[in-house]
Amino acid sequence: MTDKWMEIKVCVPVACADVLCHELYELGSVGVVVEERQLDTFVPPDPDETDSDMFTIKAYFDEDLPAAQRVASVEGCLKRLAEFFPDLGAVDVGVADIGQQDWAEGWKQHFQATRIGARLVIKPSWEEFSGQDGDVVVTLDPGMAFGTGTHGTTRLCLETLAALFDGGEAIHHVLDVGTGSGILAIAAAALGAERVVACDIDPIACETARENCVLNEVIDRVEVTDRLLEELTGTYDVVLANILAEENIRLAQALIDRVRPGGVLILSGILEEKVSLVTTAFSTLGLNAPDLFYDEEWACIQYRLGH
Ligand SMILES: C[S@@+](CC[C@H](N)C(=O)[O-])C[C@H]1O[C@@H](n2cnc3c(N)ncnc32)[C@H](O)[C@@H]1O
Repeated sequence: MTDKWMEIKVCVPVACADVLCHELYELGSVGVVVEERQLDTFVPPDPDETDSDMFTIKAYFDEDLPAAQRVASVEGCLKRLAEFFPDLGAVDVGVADIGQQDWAEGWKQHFQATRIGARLVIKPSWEEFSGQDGDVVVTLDPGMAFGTGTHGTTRLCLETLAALFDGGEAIHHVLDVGTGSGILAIAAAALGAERVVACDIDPIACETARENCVLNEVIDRVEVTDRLLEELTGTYDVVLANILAEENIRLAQALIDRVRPGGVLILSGILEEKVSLVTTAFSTLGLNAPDLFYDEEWACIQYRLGH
């Protein structure tokens, strides 16, 4: 198997995406990825991107053709397609060499031990870490699931959660909606929660979260479940939901119902531009005056429920 790949990247109108994918396979591509922004919403929008009717297509080639020749073959293909799709226009063909290592494991380079607040440290399972006395170290192997602490949405939740614990808040029971790798649930247990329920609609995430709970020796206090939020009962001192703005809105009442009187609701996964959408929806359900925290383009909304 080759350890070098050539990535060809083009941005084309939605209408011709399928045909182009087919053509790229015909040209010998071993894998084609279509990036549809609406489906990949934990990636912030590119400020230069004005047309949401465009898809980015990445095709991978494993043969040793010189880059100029590969680009020319794709340009030829686009030219032929332009006869059928007048909207295609002039398309830039990007090319990059990527190693096998980059493709499968590249993200690991960005995941290093990270300190959150005064005590909490998140570290990858493959890294040694010698902390200070009193450190609460969470060890993670996210596998295919989302959640290393390097993404702004996760970092905001961890910071908000750690600040509550560090501020002396009585946190016994925590609910983590959309647990991914289990990072927030495990952090809550490691910081002192007695019982945590972590749910996710993705079975792979549930499996990964369970493995990470075992790794961190908190599996006796964290219940990982694929049950829907709407099926859960009881109330919690803190409810965390790092899901998208739209999903937070859709689940607003169910989220509020799981917070005990006087408890805290932490919503994340919200692009800055969608904050008012979320706060408006929650205000119709009686929640107002949230604390807002930002990390680059991401926002985290914290509500304190009334007694
Ligand atoms: C951005 S990840 C968050 C992972 C982790 N909690 C973190 O903060 O890094 C969102 C997760 O929510 C899950 N999810 C999305 N909608 C959900 C829903 N309605 N109920 C439960 N899980 C959901 C996804 O499968 C995904 O694992």
